[in-house]
Amino acid sequence: CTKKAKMAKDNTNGLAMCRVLLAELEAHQDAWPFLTPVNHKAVPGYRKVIKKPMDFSTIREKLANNQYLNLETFIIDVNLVFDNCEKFNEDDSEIGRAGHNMRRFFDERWTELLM
Ligand SMILES: Cc1ncccc1N[C@@H](C)c1cnc2ccsc2c1
Repeated sequence: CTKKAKMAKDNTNGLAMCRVLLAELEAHQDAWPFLTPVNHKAVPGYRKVIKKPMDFSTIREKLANNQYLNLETFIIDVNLVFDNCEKFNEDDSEIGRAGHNMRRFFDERWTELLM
């Protein structure tokens, strides 16, 4: 197949993996803080501190609207969820611990799928 066709196939496979990975993230027992956008009216200071909010429902929406070019651009948004969590939440807190658990789970899963 041509290089372009191979690229297209890789992106198709990459996007299939995004769907698998996102479904597993959403189903994880520690996903609860990340399922919907943080309501900055309920969380004082969030809008000021976190410049690029991201959550699993927004990622789901972007995936449905074909806004991820490939697995890499998807992984950037997932990592944004966890980086925002680390920035705003103490490591020794309910949400902070959930963020660390979810990042560990995600890192293990996508490397398994790619290796
Ligand atoms: C991921 C995250 N980071 C910082 C703050 C919140 C959250 N999660 C939201 C869902 C959340 C989680 N818990 C509560 C409790 C009262 S409002 C609210 C909103």
